Amino acid sequence: MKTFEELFAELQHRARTRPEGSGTVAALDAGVHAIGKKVVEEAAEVWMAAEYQSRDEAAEEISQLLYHLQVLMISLDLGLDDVYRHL
Ligand SMILES: N=c1c2ncn([C@@H]3O[C@H](COP(=O)(O)OP(=O)(O)OP(=O)(O)O)[C@@H](O)[C@H]3O)c2ncn1[C@@H]1O[C@H](COP(=O)(O)O)[C@@H](O)[C@H]1O
Repeated sequence: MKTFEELFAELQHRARTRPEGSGTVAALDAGVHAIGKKVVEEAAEVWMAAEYQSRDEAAEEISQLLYHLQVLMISLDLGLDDVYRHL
């Protein structure tokens, strides 16, 4: 189990070191358009899970949406504080 901040730090490290086989590196290489499509797809899956599936399935879809949002942030060179200051 990891926190939002720990996952973000891990993804930033992946982006810097570009390990072989990393899905994050592949997503970053695919670019903002492809990452944005994943964000929308995962958001729709969150909505469907929230309406029609279990709480646990909804939680899993939410975790995937958070992951793809973090990948998008990294692709835009946004840090956590850039987002947190709007909360
Ligand atoms: N938390 C996640 C995470 N959540 C979601 N995903 C990706 O998002 C996809 C969402 O799953 P879906 O069920 O929607 O699958 P899908 O539509 O069949 O997915 P694809 O066809 O797009 O692969 C997964 O297949 C993963 O590619 C994640 N990929 C990685 N992480 C974590 O990110 C870190 C770095 O991962 P790597 O860069 O792959 O090493 C590790 O700690 C991972 O656990």
